Amino acid sequence: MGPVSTAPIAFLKGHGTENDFVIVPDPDNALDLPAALVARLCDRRAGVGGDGLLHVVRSAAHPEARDSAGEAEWFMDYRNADGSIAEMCGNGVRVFARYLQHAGLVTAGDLAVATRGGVKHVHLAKNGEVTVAMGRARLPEEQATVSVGERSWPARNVNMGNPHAVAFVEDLAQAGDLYTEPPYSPASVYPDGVNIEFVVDRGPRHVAMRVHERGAAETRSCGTGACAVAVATARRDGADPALTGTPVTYTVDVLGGTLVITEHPDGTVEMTGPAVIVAEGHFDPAWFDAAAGASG
Ligand SMILES: N[C@@H](CCC[C@H](N)C(=O)O)C(=O)O
Repeated sequence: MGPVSTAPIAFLKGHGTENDFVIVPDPDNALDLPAALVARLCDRRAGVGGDGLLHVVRSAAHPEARDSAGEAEWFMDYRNADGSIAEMCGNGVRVFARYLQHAGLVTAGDLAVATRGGVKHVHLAKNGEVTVAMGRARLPEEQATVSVGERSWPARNVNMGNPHAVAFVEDLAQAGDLYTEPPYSPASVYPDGVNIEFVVDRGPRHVAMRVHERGAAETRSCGTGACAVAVATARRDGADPALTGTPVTYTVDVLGGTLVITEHPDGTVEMTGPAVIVAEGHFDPAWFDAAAGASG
């Protein structure tokens, strides 16, 4: 075992509609967080546990965010539970903003957060809800087919900064146990992997979804996934706001709660939902050093 860290490293635990995260504040980007260490920290039995990790870094201190430092003081360096890097996390960015507020680094109101998917403008409302301007969805032409067992469905390709395949099913149970990633083809549609959403109707402008997240398996919510689902459902319903000139709002039920998604006529998408800090503490220095040593 290497030398024990001198200063204990802080972490928090938070969630947004039960999409849960290990939060690691590291303003100066001093920590080395290789994929294997992130996977250890997100491990639900041997680590703290989470669907992903929010590495909180000042934009000026991170090579991927330096250019955004004038617009957004903080960078969400998002990692999936398996340690892989993702462009964006919709629930994560709400929880990230809640952390900044909890730590006294921002007050309720408006702030900007840099992400690999661009700068996101966030509103921390007094009622505890958080709204994020998620930017425009892209709808690439290439489509894929998603399968579970013997059943296959066409999947709408929606990019919210990260890739999504949205399949409309009759019953969410058709998604199966989602322990493993449902196969999709052709694989060339998603060269970097994909998040897969299964969707059913619940009522007018109201749907429910389950998701298999790239780099994490089934999670109880996915914010970018809920946005992709709202956009795909609007196209299916013939309610494209760019054509009608009217914003369209969908309520999207996830296993861990509800998200409200609005697409505007200019194509921008807004997401509103909760963000909660659950706990805070420090990693045991010896445990952290051993985990870091085993991952190095
Ligand atoms: N849970 C997230 C999405 C996290 C990233 C995703 N697994 C990916 O690899 O793209 C959300 O709330 O958007």
